[in-house]
Amino acid sequence: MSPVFFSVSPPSPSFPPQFHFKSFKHLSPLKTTLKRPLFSTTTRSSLHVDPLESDPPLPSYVRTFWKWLAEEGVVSSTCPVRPAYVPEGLWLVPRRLWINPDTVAASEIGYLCTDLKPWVAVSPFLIREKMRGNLPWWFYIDILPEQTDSTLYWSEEELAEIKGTLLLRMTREMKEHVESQYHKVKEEIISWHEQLFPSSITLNGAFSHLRGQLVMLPPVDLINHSASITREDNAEEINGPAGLFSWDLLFCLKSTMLVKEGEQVFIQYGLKKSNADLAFYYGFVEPNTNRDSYTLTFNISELDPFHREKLDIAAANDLGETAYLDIFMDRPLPPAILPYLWLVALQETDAFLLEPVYKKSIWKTLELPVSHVNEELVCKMVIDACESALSGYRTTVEQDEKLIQEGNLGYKLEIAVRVRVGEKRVKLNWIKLEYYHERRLKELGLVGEEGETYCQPKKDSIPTL
Ligand SMILES: C[S@@+](CC[C@H](N)C(=O)[O-])C[C@H]1O[C@@H](n2cnc3c(N)ncnc32)[C@H](O)[C@@H]1O
Repeated sequence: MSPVFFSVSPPSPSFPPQFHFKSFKHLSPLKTTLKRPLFSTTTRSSLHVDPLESDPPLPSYVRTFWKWLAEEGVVSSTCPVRPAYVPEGLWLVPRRLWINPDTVAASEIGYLCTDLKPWVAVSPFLIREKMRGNLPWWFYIDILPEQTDSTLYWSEEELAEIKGTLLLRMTREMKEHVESQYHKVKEEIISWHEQLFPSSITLNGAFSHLRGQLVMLPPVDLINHSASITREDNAEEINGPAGLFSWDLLFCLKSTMLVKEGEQVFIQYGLKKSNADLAFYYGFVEPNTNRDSYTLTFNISELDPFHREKLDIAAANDLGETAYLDIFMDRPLPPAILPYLWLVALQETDAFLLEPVYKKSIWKTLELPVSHVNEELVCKMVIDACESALSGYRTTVEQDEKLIQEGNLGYKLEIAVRVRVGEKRVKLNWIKLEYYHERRLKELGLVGEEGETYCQPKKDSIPTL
């Protein structure tokens, strides 16, 4: 099949309807169709149209940004892609335009940022470049919004709507963390607000998954998310021509779906992200319940007589003294969750399993409840943890569902209600599950017909040691 050529056109001024590029205006995923493309495709035949021509006209900073991209060769009239499921390359950004911890380290303030976390270190760099009007990134930094809808920017009144949620805890902890980190570079920073601004942009726009390293890329990190994109392999690093005579590492953005002329190019921001994550990093949520999640925290107590043995087993399975286990609605449980819970709850009667002779097989054994006592303790732990967390919310699931049904909540309140109801649904689901543990015990052969219990599963369900 012959290749189709298309280029990426600049953001449409009418997307979103009142287009303010600086305010990171959203296209709500709560609505089924997204109205106007931010980045769309055009075929070669439509290239005679000036991509910067639009009605109403593009704001001057967007025009300037786009011209800069053209000068840098990032935006060109042709971007060859294959008309296949995965186009070969949609957008190429040479390394000289990436902003990552190496960029910061090589800058004048690099020495100040050595101890900062990568995503925090990029922030003072952006602020400094913006203040000094430094090229080459100034055009890019100039179009970055001063705020997003991330919970990091919510007022106290707005945050009160997520009382009791993990999202509130994440938000507060992140603010405190950023504040303490910035202490070290405060000379470079003017105000707290400005400190927070680029941090959240960094969280927001970075393609941090490449080589596990944070990187901001003008302009590909301005691409919107769509729930209908179910693949995350949207980027890779390749070697290629990065100028007239130069060859360099290029960031290559791919569309994981066939993009037709004029359609908006989307990516998936993260299939594993919960609604709380989406609200925290990007300031939006999705209505589907499989983004409902809650993180259960369990801990091997220091007072546990088998503390050391249990820690060794946890460590051998990449877990620690405390485990944070994300549970999603309508998704399978994380594989480590049950063995970890059963390990935490393991008591004297089953302690023989902790002996060195069972070391190799213990994790496999813990895939099933080891005894009735153990199973009961796990159920109690989970129910107590869920019930106590449920008491921290201001509203019930029913009240929240009614609010969603009635509609007209306003953007941030809708985010708040969806996140808090999601967490509650997950916890209630767990409590329900745990109340059925007797049935599970029977299924696993741990309870006999007369109600008698066995320390190990009967018959073929006995795990091999
Ligand atoms: C990486 S930026 C994308 C560019 C952004 N739309 C803009 O105009 O600058 C991420 C931000 O875009 C918005 N966004 C992206 N995809 C979205 C979606 N599906 N629904 C709502 N907002 C979205 C959110 O405000 C998010 O914080």
